[in-house]
Amino acid sequence: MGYVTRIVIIGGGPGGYEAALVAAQLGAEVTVVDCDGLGGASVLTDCVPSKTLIATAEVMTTFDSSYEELGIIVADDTPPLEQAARVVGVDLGKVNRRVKRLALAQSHDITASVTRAGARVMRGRGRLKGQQSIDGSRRVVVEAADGTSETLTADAVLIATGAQPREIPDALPDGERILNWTQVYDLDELPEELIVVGSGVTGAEFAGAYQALGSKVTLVSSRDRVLPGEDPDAAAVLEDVFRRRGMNVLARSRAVSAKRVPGPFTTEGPSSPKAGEEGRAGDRVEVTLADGRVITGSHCLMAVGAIPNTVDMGLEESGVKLKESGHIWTDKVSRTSAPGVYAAGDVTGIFALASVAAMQGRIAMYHFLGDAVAPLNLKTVSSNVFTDPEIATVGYSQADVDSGRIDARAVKLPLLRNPRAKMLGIRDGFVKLFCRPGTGIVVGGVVVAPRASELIHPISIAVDNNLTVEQIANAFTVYPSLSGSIAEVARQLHTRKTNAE
Ligand SMILES: Cc1cc2nc3c(=O)[nH]c(=O)nc-3n(C[C@H](O)[C@H](O)[C@H](O)COP(=O)(O)OP(=O)(O)OC[C@H]3O[C@@H](n4cnc5c(N)ncnc54)[C@H](O)[C@@H]3O)c2cc1C
Ligand SMILES: NC(=O)c1ccc[n+]([C@@H]2O[C@H](COP(=O)([O-])OP(=O)(O)OC[C@H]3O[C@@H](n4cnc5c(N)ncnc54)[C@H](O)[C@@H]3O)[C@@H](O)[C@H]2O)c1
Repeated sequence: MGYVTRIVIIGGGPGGYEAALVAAQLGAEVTVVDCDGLGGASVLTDCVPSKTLIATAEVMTTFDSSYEELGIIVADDTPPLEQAARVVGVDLGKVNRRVKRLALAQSHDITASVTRAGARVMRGRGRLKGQQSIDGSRRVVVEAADGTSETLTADAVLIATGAQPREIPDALPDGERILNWTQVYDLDELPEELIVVGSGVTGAEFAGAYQALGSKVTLVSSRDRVLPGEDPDAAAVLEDVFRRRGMNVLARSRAVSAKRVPGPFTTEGPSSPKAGEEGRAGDRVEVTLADGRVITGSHCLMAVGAIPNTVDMGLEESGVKLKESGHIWTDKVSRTSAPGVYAAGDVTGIFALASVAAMQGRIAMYHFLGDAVAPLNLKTVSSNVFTDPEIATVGYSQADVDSGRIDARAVKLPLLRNPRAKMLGIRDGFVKLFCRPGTGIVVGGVVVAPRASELIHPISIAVDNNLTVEQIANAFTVYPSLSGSIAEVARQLHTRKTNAE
């Protein structure tokens, strides 16, 4: 029997389990070590649970925002808004039980397929031990929850340990009123008044979702606008929608502390219980901003970013170089600075997406096991912010165009003009395409629309395959359809020689 290559993967999120599937398929002997369960944070606490919660929020928003215009009668004798509030309500306990059930089921499915592929799954905390041995192998120590440990020997190790919520020392989550995004699924009742700290993708998604579910939401944004990393036109649309729906969006407001305080909660101002009112310890939350303002609510969700899981993993002792941020340095084929050690996913800090983590993990295995491999290309990544409307992007961005990083023409077409959008009562959103001036090759795009995550795919195919605006314009679209706007923008770019907007 020939030699079988041994692979140990630490971390069973998309970076880890996708790598395991590929390596097992290529004939390696694979062990995946995870301390929480396969699927990782992506499946158990982050991506899957949040999108499942948002699925309920989406139904609520669709109903709330369009039932009247579309001629749906809720009841006869009360004003429309009151009708909506009464007819459409949410049982958060039930929603969260569904969320957890779905996440666990998906984790089991992934475990089953990884096991079926022939990989060994170990529950425990893994860490690298020492430098590469003389024969080129690496050692990984796995500690189980019961205190037992096992040392594995591998020809290559993949680190895919992900990240965890960043904490602010004076705003530590207590799991009841001050929460991080992994803890919200333990709530049985809808927060009456939720303060979301941080307006990155996580903060914006939860703020939008809880508002749709019925909470009164304040979004604390340390920057000028929500979603500072996204297309500015898209962020402006979303911020406008948030405000119109009654969200209190506080720009340039950095939170310095969040504390539970006694007493009934008020929406603004000093927080001590009023005379005659009974205060109960910890039934309100006070968030203090850097400029001294204090906002109060019933709950607070901290969404101030994530830190990589690189501590106590024997990385530096094993020659794995870390960046200043604590993330693992990797090259475009997922190699770290230590021979025989690869890294994938959020632990590398490259692009915190499940799809990118999976791609980095697969690339690592293709590379080590000698299969054909294309280096990671971030210019074709598509991503989506699951708000209402959704914001989907692919390829080069407006910031790349504005900074001169790429020479591209852009056209933006509001969805308002789209016949299907009119029929559906959709007012907010647009399609934007970027193409090379001479050739018309599509290099990027943004879609702001309900289910933009589905609409971005043709643009993604165009970017990936160097298709031109003519090719997009000439492909049939269904009439009437939202994707008709993608063809329409392409037609405009075909004829226009200068930036239209
Ligand atoms: C709220 C939220 C929503 C998101 N939504 C989306 C989305 O819709 N789409 C999208 O593409 N991305 C989304 N993301 C990002 C996505 O979740 C991450 O990019 C993805 O989880 C990264 O996968 P990973 O494999 O690097 O690690 P993870 O999914 O973080 O998994 C790492 C695993 O390793 C385990 N681990 C850690 N240390 C050790 C150790 N020493 N030994 C053994 N096991 C260990 C962890 O417990 C975990 O199980 C979201 C993120 C957040 C926070
Ligand atoms: N739909 C998706 O694909 C999805 C969803 C959620 C997260 N993610 C990924 O996860 C990564 C992390 O996103 P994130 O939103 O969790 O983190 P982030 O770091 O992108 O955003 C955190 C925000 O909080 C702000 N902030 C920090 N401290 C603050 C304070 N004290 N007061 C007020 N604001 C403060 C920061 O300025 C920043 O804008 C992103 O790269 C994103 O791609 C993806």
